[in-house]
Parts: sequence; structure tokens; C-alpha cells
Amino acid sequence: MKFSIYQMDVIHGDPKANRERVAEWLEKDIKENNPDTVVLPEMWTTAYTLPELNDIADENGQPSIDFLKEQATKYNVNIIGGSVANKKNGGIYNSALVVDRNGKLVYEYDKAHLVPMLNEPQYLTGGEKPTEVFELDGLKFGLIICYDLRFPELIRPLALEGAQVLCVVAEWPSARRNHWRSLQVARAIENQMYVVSSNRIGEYDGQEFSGNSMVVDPWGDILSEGSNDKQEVLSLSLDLEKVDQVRKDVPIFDSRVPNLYKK
Ligand SMILES: O=C(O)CCC(=O)C(=O)O
Repeated sequence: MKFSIYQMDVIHGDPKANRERVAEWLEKDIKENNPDTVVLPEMWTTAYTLPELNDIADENGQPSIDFLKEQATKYNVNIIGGSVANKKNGGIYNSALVVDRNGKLVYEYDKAHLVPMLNEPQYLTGGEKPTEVFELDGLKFGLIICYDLRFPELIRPLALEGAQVLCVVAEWPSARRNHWRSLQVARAIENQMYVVSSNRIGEYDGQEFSGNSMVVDPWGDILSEGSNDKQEVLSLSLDLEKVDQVRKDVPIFDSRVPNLYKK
């Protein structure tokens, strides 16, 4: 499966302009790279304009879901549609959206862990359900949002259910770049799966974002990495047989002793 990761700079508080930016990028990227699956970053329609979200967040995922469906069918491409600010059930959620190449919304996940360092708990509501495995073109995926990367207990069940690729959509600040880079490698090694991430670049309200979007293989080798200051595309095909190979070579899933693990 060929991926294009869009390491994007997000225009603050302007969903329409960001949708136009993504549409232009897609038109170009499809011609240049012809990906099967594209990946966008966290909160790509609004950025972290938390005090403004009540006015500019989607209502029940609209219009982002319609936009992603239209683009997916136009270009016959799967879209891991980053995440968007999403008003529903009386709260604002940080919701990740996945649309397949037929234009079907195959998965929606609300960020479970809210970041105190960015004041998310003050403005957003945390998701109530764990993230689940979903399929694109017959491959098994997991999906988490930024700060979730620090919680291996959320991710392990995905590996146990056979996820081959973990997508991470993020607005991870440069101040903690070493955590961002190391935790992706750690999650890839401990779960023996690919980690594919899209992190924004640029700056908002004194916070600079790290970029360093990545593809890490199940052995923990970084196959591709973005810069920390440029809008760019990482384009790469993944050899999914490597997941089975690594799981055979170092069979950690056979060596687990679940009855010893504390809840
Ligand atoms: O965990 C971190 O250091 C950053 C998390 C973050 O920025 C986010 O979840 O948006």
C-alpha cells in the first residue's frame, strides 16, 4: 500500500481555507505520487484555536465528512482524515475521521486523552470509547491522536487484534520533539507494526509544532521522516509482509503472560 503523508501548516481558525489547501494538495499529490492512502494531521481544519471552536467547529462532523467523501471518490483514494473539532452530544470533541476510496466513512474516533499542556480539558470533551481496528483495502489499521501516543495501554489491544499499521495524527509541539520521535519508534517496536504519522508544522499562540512526520517499520527503523519546518509530503510504499516476519523472528505475542499483568 502506497501512502502520502501531508505534513501541513494549518491556517488558524479558517476551516474553508484549510479545506481548499487540502483539496489543492490532493490534486497535485494524486498526479505526482498516486497513493492508495493519504494521511492528514490533527485539527487540520481549525488548528488549536480552542476559544474559537464553539463558533467554527463542525456539527456532527459536517462539513468535513462530506468534503473527505467527495475527495476520496473523486481520486479513488483512502483518506485518514486527520482530526477535526467536532460539536456533538453537547460537547466539542477532537474527532479523527477515516473515509475509504468508495467514499464510505469507515471509522470515527474521538481523542480519549486530552492534553493538559495545551488546555484541551478546558475546552474539549474526551472520547468515551477505546480506539478500534478498522480495515482499508483489506489491511488492518489502528488510529490514535497525538497525546494518545503516550498511553501504550490504549495501543496494545490494537496489536492484539491484528493491526498492521498504526496511524498517528498530531499537532505535537517542538518543545517535546524527542518524546514525539522516540515514542513512535517505541510503539512500532513493542507492537511490531508500522507507525505512520502526520504532524503539522508552523506556530500558533507562541507554540511551535515539530513536523517530523514519520514512517517507522515494525523493526523500529525510521523509513522516512519530515523536516521540522517545511510543508512537505512523505510518499512511501509499505511492505506489509514485514509485520509477519518481525512477529515470527521475535515472537513476543506468543511469550506474553497476561495473567501476570495488572489491570
Ligand atoms: O504529549 C505531548 O507532549 C503533546 C501532545 C499534543 O500536543 C496533543 O495531543 O495535541
